[in-house]
Formats: sequence, C-alpha cells, structure tokens
Amino acid sequence: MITLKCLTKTFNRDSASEKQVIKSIDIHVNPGDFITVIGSNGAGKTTLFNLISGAISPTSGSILIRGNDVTTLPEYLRAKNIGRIFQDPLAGTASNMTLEDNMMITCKKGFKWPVISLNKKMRQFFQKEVTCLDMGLESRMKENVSTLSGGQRQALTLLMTVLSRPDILLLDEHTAALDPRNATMVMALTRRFIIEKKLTSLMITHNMGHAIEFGNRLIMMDGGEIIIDVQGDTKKSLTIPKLIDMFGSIRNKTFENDEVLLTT
Ligand SMILES: Nc1ncnc2c1ncn2[C@@H]1O[C@H](COP(=O)(O)OP(=O)(O)OP(=O)(O)O)[C@@H](O)[C@H]1O
Repeated sequence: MITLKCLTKTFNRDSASEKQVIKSIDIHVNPGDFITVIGSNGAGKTTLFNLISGAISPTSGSILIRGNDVTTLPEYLRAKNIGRIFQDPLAGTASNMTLEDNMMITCKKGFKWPVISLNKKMRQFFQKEVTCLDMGLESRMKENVSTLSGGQRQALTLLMTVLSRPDILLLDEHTAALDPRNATMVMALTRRFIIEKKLTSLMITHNMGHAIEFGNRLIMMDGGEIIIDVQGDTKKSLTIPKLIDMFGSIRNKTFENDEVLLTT
C-alpha cells in the first residue's frame, strides 16, 4: 500500500541550523497493516507522517502509494486517500458548527454528494452512523460540536475520518490528550473501524502498552531511522521490558522518553 524508498529529510539545508531528521528510511506497508509507531522525542515520527501525507517534501528518495509514485504530488491531492487525526481533540471538527454539518463536510469527501445542504436521507444516515459510537450523540445532531467533551469530539473526528473513506489512516498520538477512560474508548473504536473498514493504518503513540496491544506490526524510530520492525508472533510476544532491552542492545544506550515512563 505504501512504499518508502531511501527517504530522507533535511531541514534548513545549507544553513547553520541544517538538521537531517529522516535518514534513509525504507519500508513497505502492506494493505491492511496496522502499524504502531514508537520512538523517543524528536525521533522523526511526525516528520515521517508529514512526508507520507505530503505536508512536506522529502530531500531525497521516493514515496509510492498503491504502486503510484506520489513523491511530488501535493498534499491536497493525496488527502483524498489519506485520513489523518492529530493529538488535539479540537483539531478535527469545527466548534461552531453542528454535528450534522460537521459530518456533512467530511463525508462529502468520501461520497461526493452533489448537494450542498443537508437533506432527510443524509440526516438519517449521519444519525445512524453516530449511534454506533454509543455516546447518545444521535439526539444532539443539531448542537454545536463545542458542546461535546474532548473524548466525544475525538470519537466524532474518528468516525468522520472513516466515513470519508480513506485507504490510509495516520493517527498522530490521537489519544494522548484524553483522560485514560476516554483514551481506552477511542482506542477500542479505532481498532473496530480499522478492522471493519479494512484500513491500512499507522499510529504514533508514546504509550508502549498501546503500541504492543494494538496492531499487527510495530516499528520503533530513533534518530530518523527505523531501528525495530516486528510483526507476527514476534510482535505478539513483545513486552515493554523486551522492547526497552531491544532498543538498548541496538543503540547501546538507554531509552529516554518521559511520556513512556508515565504510561508503562
Ligand atoms: N519544520 C521544521 N524545521 C526544522 N526542524 C524541524 C521541523 N519539523 C521538525 N523538526 C525537527 O525534527 C526533529 C523530529 O521532529 P518530529 O516532530 O518528527 O519528532 P517526533 O518523533 O514526532 O517527536 P515527538 O515524539 O516529540 O513528537 C525534531 O528535532 C524537530 O525539532
């Protein structure tokens, strides 16, 4: 589904602040892969997502999606196939618009409905979809999204993203700003949607427990490189101490990440 070949990214080239943030990444993401992405602060995880989504261009190397070279394709053209969710639960929805208006805008991307205003059929469809979140939001379709809690907004963002029918889902610490109960709820929804809609997904997380529990494959980044890439039985038998030991033996240093320590 996604192939990255010899991908590099250097910021501020030919200046005193030049910094190579991605150092020759090669990876093939299979259709249906659910990859959890971990790594210490500044490892290059978000930069990698920015490269895949087209938010930034690589310094060298290529990016293929479904075998098509999209390296120079602008972000807005890639957005048709890529759904991305960020850490901030307020970022994925428009506060001063109703739930149904928010849903209509995102879903038009997936369904290409020719009408601009909501009709009865669309309202019924959105209400049915929101019901599956099991949060009682189906009775609040005409309320502004600003009245929802952070967890409810992130769940709605996830639903809207999935309804826009992407092939690829990029989750950038999308539960990090939620309390543990809401984070658990959003993770359960995430897993359900990924399986039901057969999405190819990459999820950055600082929660090593989540990285091990979710997905079929785990990659660890450090210093702009993928240093661990495990799947199958190796992934299933992972534990947090094993992961930290693997990092130590590959890098010959201690894994340093305050957020990880808080979530282990
Ligand atoms: N536009 C930019 N210009 C210059 N440097 C940048 C830019 N974007 C990111 N960086 C640097 O690249 C490095 C990697 O950043 P990135 O956000 O990809 O790390 P990360 O692994 O996602 O970290 P974290 O877990 O802390 O979010 C950091 O040192 C960051 O300061």
